[in-house]
Amino acid sequence: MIGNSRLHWAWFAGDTLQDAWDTQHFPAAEVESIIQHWTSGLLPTTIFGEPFLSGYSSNPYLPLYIASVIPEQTPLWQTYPVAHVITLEDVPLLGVYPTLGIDRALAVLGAGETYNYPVLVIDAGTALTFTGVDDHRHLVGGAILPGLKLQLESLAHNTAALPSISLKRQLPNRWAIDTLTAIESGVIYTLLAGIREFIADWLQRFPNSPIALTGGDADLLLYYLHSRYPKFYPYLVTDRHLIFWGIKFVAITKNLAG
Ligand SMILES: Nc1ncnc2c1ncn2[C@@H]1O[C@H](COP(=O)(O)OP(=O)(O)OP(=O)(O)O)[C@@H](O)[C@H]1O
Ligand SMILES: CC(C)(CO)[C@@H](O)C(=O)NCCC(=O)O
Ligand SMILES: [K+]
Repeated sequence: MIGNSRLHWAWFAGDTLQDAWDTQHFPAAEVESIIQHWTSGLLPTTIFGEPFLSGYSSNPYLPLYIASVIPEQTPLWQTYPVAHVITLEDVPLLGVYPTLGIDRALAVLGAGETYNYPVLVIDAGTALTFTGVDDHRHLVGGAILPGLKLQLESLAHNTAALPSISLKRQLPNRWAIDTLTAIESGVIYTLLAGIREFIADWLQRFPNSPIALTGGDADLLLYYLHSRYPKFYPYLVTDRHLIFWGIKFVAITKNLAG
């Protein structure tokens, strides 16, 4: 999965997930040399310190399924001889609109297939997105806002006095009396209140629907939500692999591997 801040990798043997990890984006020349390694059987087991298809050196022609929200990055990886690019047309959801992000479509498909439909996905990545699908796999709709890190960074980058901060696993005092806590409080409590509204509205339409959290900030967000809104506890799950479950479903049902 080519995401906006990094690449998300999963290695499957058959339909069993073996390993999942993230890397940075690679410059074009680097991608070219990675693909050269794959196709010549000389697989590196680490790239920039990350495990990278380790243990798979005996099979350089492992099929590669690509989903991307960065159009310019996709062709770099398509030079691999067994690359399959997954697009919105491959995703068996009804009522999607043409510019819907493939990550959102795959995550909600993966969530529905894993936890049942209807389902709401909250992806706490670079952007934070809500994506809901009903029990006919029909897109209900969703919303997009800046993710946690992006909110904090944009404050720091566009002001003179505000520092860049990272969030802790502890809820701040709402009525802060120092700058760091004031930023934490503003971002966290506003975000949580917004998320609560979306969840409450969703559960009103679809009582008992599972709500699946994914993306880089999913664990932190789940922790905050559990602390603030214990009544949502029975509905919430975190699953870092929703997009991979979606890709697996598409690959198997469409038999893209040929
Ligand atoms: N090691 C890490 N590197 C980068 N971001 C991280 C890391 N660990 C947690 N995060 C958090 O993950 C978020 C980014 O999430 P993610 O990696 O899912 O984004 P992404 O690559 O843009 O994916 P998507 O396109 O699905 O949003 C950031 O807000 C950041 O706070
Ligand atoms: C919203 C993001 C950036 C989240 O990764 C991605 O899904 C995307 O680029 N979506 C396109 C716009 C849309 O989903 O309506
Ligand atoms: K843009």
